[in-house]
Amino acid sequence: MDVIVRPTPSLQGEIGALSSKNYTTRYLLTAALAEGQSTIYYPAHSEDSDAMRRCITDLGAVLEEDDEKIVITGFGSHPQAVKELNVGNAGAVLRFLMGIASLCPDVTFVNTYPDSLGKRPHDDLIDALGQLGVKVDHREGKLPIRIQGGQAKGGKIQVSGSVSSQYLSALLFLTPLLEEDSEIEVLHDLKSKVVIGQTLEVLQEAGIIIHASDDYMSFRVPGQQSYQPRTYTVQGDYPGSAAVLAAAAVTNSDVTIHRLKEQSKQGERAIVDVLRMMEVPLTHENDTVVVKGNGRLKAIEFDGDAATDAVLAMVAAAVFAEGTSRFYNVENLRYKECDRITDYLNELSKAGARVEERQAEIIVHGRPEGVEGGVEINAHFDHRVIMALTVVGLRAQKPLVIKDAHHVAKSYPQYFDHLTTLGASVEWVK
Ligand SMILES: O=C(O)C1=C[C@@H](OP(=O)(O)O)[C@@H](O)[C@H](O)C1
Ligand SMILES: C=C(OP(=O)(O)O)C(=O)O
Repeated sequence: MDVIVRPTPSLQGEIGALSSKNYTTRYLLTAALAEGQSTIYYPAHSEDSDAMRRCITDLGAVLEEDDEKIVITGFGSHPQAVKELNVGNAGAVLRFLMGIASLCPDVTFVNTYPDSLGKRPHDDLIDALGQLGVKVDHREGKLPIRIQGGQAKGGKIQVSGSVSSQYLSALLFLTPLLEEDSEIEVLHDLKSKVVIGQTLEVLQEAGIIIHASDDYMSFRVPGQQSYQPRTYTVQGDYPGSAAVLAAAAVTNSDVTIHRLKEQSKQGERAIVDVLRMMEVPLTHENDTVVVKGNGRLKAIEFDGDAATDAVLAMVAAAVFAEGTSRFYNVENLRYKECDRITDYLNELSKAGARVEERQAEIIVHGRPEGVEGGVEINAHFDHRVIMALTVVGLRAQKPLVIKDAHHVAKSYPQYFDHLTTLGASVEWVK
């Protein structure tokens, strides 16, 4: 399914933020790893969160869901033997479950998105699991991946953090369940470090003890712990909301988004500060962000690693700013659903934006006068490319057609409905 995005000068109205993807995947997992019943209020509904629902069910958890909550009876530290798991296109779900699969005799993660997740690397996690004695068969570090576990005991593990924080999160979910204590040392850099704060927060809520160094580069994890059944409430999602906020920033707007916690550990809440630095009129009080955009923005420089999943939305706003913006320290955007530097900038250029790439940087020469539009955009299987190009389309001179825009459902199935509620001219076409 494609979407036509037509020029829309103004946006107005109120929406509730979608539920956080990262907290939903984590709570589903910790509930499954607990013995007994956990309840999660307001879990996200999207392809990625559904992938976690499907896989924990296959591993033996029992799920009952209504409009408000999901009640999960977990399998504790004994997932049932399953031959295959299908994580769809969800990177975090795959990596977290590769860790948990170490408790299973023989599981194969199948490759259902060869052109997206099928191209992403998992070598650093495969190497770390190997140090625990887990046998992993793979295709040069990529899917399909077969894990023959059962023998991991804990001990010393080294893992690189230079490509993704998800490998470290996977080890933090697994090691508390092992017989012996573990010491995890992170090698090189740790990218998306703020996300580890979300993992540790959820583990603590689940009753798990982890001793972390202040810089998150080393961890001591006591073994033989058990996840406790809990009641969790999922907060609103900043990465998805970042695109709506960027849309409000580039138009004449009066847009309110509720359910965005000011004290959240989501790094992407930086979208609010970034738009403020760009001189977009906004307030953030009582978990509510109100943007009263006038279409005028100033260029900025920003360390994108602090807000990985909001960078594309920030770049889309910068396309219309006065001056040159620079988003640096973003190399790991290359290892996402697509290469979010080369592929994304190609699509932005087609739409008329003036952008330049470096290995780890995105440079945007702003065009306050607007961009031409009038072209077809390749979504590259990437929900965040789809959301960000929509922002650009709203302020283009001619409509943009975003091909295969249904992939937005990876994290934010109601994105175009929310934009329509705010008055955007967007239309699904076959
Ligand atoms: O742990 C998580 O839930 C995630 C970590 C981040 O990935 P990286 O650590 O690979 O940057 C983020 O981009 C992804 O959307 C979700
Ligand atoms: C990169 C993302 O997700 P994942 O790594 O979980 O596929 C994302 O949601 O932008």
